[in-house]
Amino acid sequence: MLRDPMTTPPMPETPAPQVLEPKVLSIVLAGGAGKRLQPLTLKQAKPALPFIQHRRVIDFVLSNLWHSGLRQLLVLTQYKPRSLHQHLQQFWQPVFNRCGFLQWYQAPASVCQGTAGAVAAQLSVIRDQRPDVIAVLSADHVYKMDYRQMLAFHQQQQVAVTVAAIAVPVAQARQFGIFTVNDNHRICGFIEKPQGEVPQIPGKPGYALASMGNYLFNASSLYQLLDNASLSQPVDFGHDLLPALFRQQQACVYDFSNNQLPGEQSLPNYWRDVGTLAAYFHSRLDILQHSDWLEGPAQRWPILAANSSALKMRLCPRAMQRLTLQYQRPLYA
Ligand SMILES: Nc1ncnc2c1ncn2[C@@H]1O[C@H](COP(=O)(O)OP(=O)(O)O[C@H]2O[C@H](CO)[C@@H](O)[C@H](O)[C@H]2O)[C@@H](O)[C@H]1O
Repeated sequence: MLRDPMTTPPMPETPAPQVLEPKVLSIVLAGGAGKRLQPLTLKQAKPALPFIQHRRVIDFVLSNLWHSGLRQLLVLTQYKPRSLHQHLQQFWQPVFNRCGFLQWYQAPASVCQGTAGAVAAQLSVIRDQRPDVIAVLSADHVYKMDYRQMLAFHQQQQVAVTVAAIAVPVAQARQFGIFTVNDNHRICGFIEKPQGEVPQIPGKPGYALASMGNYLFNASSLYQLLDNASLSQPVDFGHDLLPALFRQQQACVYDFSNNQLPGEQSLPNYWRDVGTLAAYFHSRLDILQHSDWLEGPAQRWPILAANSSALKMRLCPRAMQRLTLQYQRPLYA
């Protein structure tokens, strides 16, 4: 018997299985004093330093967040933040506020909180957002990264925290937190800025596995960590909080070399912490030689830039030239 389509009630549709995206709140750490970058940081914070072609150092992490679709973020500032705030207000806030938000919080210059202490100070603002996952990212790194891939990995691993990591030459290892991991990517050892012997990557002699200082926390784990921390003195993620999680095998590493970006990348998986004068100038030279990596008609993961008139480069050009020449030798020589 034929049924009249006008009268027969439609079959209820089987609901499509829903993959619930976790709600991610990103926290960009932009408050450090940048002592190792003096004299460049005498007047302004490290993340506000001009880098290349109208870009400031902080534009890397913010572009990555934008392209990764993580558009709810807090920027924590402290040291000489005037030009940084101006840049955020003039360029980035209108961008993120289109479909998310960007807010910044300035800690008083007189307090010394450490990285985790700075996050703890904003805990009520963070909790108000009810995130599932909290991304804690440094503002002084030059790199491109799709954080969604790290997030997918973090969800799969079901750990309290996932830390992005990269292989660095052992000669550089002192500047970083160095991991040892088991076959399941779980962290089983960690030394923050080792002064003695450096654990090398099995099968990759001469290299150590370094923390990139980028963390994805389950929100509840981060709250617990911060609730248990004694905040009467400066508390750092690397020095103070993370080792406990590592000991409980509640942390894993995300290998940055697995991060794939769309389109052609002339510097694949490039990452530099530009926290020292040498690293800052070497990285500028690297990028100058691959300026198509930043932008260009074919670039599908460009590092976004404010127009030049909005950016007041406050560095003396002659000082820049002198320092560029001074640091013109390979970083990893
Ligand atoms: N009170 C504060 N408020 C807001 N922001 C603040 C802050 N104190 C510092 N910051 C910012 O947080 C970021 C990281 O801080 P640090 O420079 O202290 O860590 P460092 O780079 O030495 O080590 C870390 O990053 C390297 C990778 O670069 C890892 O290897 C290592 O394990 C890890 O501890 C920087 O962007 C800095 O400006």
